[in-house]
Amino acid sequence: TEQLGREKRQVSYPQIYQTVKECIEEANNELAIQKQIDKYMMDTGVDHHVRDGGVSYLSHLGRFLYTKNAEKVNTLSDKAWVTVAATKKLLRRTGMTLPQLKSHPGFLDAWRRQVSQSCPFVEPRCDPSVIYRTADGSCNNLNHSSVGAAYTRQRRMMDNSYEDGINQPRQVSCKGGPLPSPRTISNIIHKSGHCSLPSRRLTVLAMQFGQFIEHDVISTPLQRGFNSSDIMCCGLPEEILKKRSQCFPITIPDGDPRFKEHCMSFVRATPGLDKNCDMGVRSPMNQATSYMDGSQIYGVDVDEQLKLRAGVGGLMKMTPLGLPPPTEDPICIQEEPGDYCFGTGDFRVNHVPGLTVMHTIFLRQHNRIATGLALLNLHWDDERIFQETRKIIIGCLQHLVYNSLLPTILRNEDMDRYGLWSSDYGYSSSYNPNEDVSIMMGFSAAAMRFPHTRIPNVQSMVNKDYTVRQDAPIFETFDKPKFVLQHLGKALADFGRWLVSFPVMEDDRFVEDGVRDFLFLDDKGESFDLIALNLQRAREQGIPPYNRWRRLCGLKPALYFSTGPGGLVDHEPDVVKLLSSVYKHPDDIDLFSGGLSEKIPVGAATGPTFACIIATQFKNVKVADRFWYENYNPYTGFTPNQLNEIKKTSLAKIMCENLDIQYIQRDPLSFVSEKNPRVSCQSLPGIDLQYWQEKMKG
Ligand code: HEM
Ligand SMILES: [Ca+2]
Repeated sequence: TEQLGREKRQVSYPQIYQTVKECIEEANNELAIQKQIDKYMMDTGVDHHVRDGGVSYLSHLGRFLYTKNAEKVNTLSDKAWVTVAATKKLLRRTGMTLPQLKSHPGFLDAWRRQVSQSCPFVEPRCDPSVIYRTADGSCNNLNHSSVGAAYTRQRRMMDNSYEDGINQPRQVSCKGGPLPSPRTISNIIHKSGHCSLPSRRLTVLAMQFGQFIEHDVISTPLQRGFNSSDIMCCGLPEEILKKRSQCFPITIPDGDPRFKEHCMSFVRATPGLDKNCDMGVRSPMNQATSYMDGSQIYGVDVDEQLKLRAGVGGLMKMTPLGLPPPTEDPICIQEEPGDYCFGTGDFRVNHVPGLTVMHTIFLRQHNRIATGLALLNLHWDDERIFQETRKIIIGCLQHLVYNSLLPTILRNEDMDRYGLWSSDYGYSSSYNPNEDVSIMMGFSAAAMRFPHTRIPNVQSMVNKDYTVRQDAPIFETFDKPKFVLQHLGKALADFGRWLVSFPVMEDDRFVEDGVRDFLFLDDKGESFDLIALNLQRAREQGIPPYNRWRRLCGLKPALYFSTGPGGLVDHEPDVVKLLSSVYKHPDDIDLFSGGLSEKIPVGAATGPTFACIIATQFKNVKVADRFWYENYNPYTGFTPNQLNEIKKTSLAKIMCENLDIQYIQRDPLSFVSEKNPRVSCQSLPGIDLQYWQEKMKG
């Protein structure tokens, strides 16, 4: 093989073809062996399937990073896995670099003949005259029809930081030796202790609405074992662990105050497939559509949409109590008689009661609007009402995110600079088909996880007069629909009132124990550390560390552990000390920890590095969307009057209309104050649907 490397220009095509063939065969064999191990792990009870009544911490995480459409995901990811493994083998055997390999006509041809021909990815063909969004986000960009579609890959903004440049997680310090354990970093930089403070500005809704929105654009599935079971990565014999390429367990240091074992299970994300099945590096799949298109409400393909629709009057399925309908998928824990798992466009609806509230509000809003449209347009059929209602809901979501939620995260200057505000009235054209909407990995695995610092330990059920009825620690509520099903579903509004009347935790580097020590706590007392998962996730995906994102964002990278010039200029001196006690060099600092521990300017929720990543992503989600609600287009857009109605929408009114609430502050993301008084629901403007009445022709 060394000879082949040196004489690569002389080798004949048949030899090249043979080399490619062998690499692919070896990769396929490795995958087959891995599947045998998976079966063995299932048979011996190491792995578990949620369907077998799993209530362990592992199955909680399995439900959160679930596989939406197992068959589809497995087909794509098996092929992706083989593609990546074969690429790596080819590089080793030829001694070439990836760019050399990809531009070598012989190798390219041999690869395409053997791999691309059987590529399971189908590039959708688009009909430009269709006036509504597709369910899966394809054909939004008519030049690149699959960009931003569900089940495509997440986006890399720069060269990866894998150990081998292809798929091996980042784990070695730039100075040699292992990187610090994510759990150590979590303990030293992010443990809340006595420093945990509630926000003086924002309500829990600012956290919960954020998660709901984030689920519109990101859903990364975990790799699965036999029959889609949850993989266990701790307690395995060394030689088996080596062969389970899905595993990348977190090492827990000696003397950890919470975890006695030295291993926290960690499963890698499912690799996504290049649309041509070309050679390349591993990148995770995104099961959600990258567009802000309500995919967490409506699902990501037509079949899923049809399952969620009532089939009449443009309505979505809803129970008589006005709750999301049941699903057969075992994505929750049923404890009481009558409990059932909620089914919506995103399986994470069952995660915590607050998130179920968000899903329910928008489901009810859909059905309210559909009912209104049906009365105004008796000649419209189910499909027409559904699509028009969906378009309105998506318009409202976009308006709320860019004009209410993002201003609680980004400074006004950044809102201006990235062009994120909507115009007060009428159209605004920002569409740019050359921008790529795809979710960037630095956003999904790090920056957009900053609200993990906002998560409070306790959730409360609040009475109509805003007094507390009952508290529930967060770890008791994970995946348990019983909380919102109490009192014939009336408890839902109790959680809704909690969202708008209680503070989130302060935006700082400290994270509450409820998720840092006790995430998904189970009956056996086992749990995860969310922050350790975040850090390991980014390393697993080969996401470049903090300094490289600083450079990408035009910010100064740190050369030394100091706060002076050339140092960590956006950190406080005490934090720099802590960082230097865990990391050997500033180039090692993980993006999540480096970003979350930056000083936060007035009017922002994060330091400049996360602000840059978050603003860039939301800018792309806006300008790359052909169906952006403010775009002028006589076929796909709103009329001027309709658009101005959409721009009247407010979270306050939507909460009022869809929960048992009589009074609410004008901006429920912020606390009641003199500037933000609690007002009666009736006094708030809503959408006037008369502008959707279709004038009969003639
Ligand atoms: C209810 C409180 C929350 C809990 C318990 C929670 C828990 C989790 C867990 C377990 C993961 C997967 C970790 C892994 O990679 O292994 C995750 C991912 C994530 N979280 Fe949270 N989270 C919460 C709230 C939020 C909020 C409020 C936001 C943002 C507004 C957020 C943003 C994210 C993002 C962007 C991901 C990546 C998702 C993906 O790639 O599929 N989370 N969270
Ligand atoms: Ca979406």
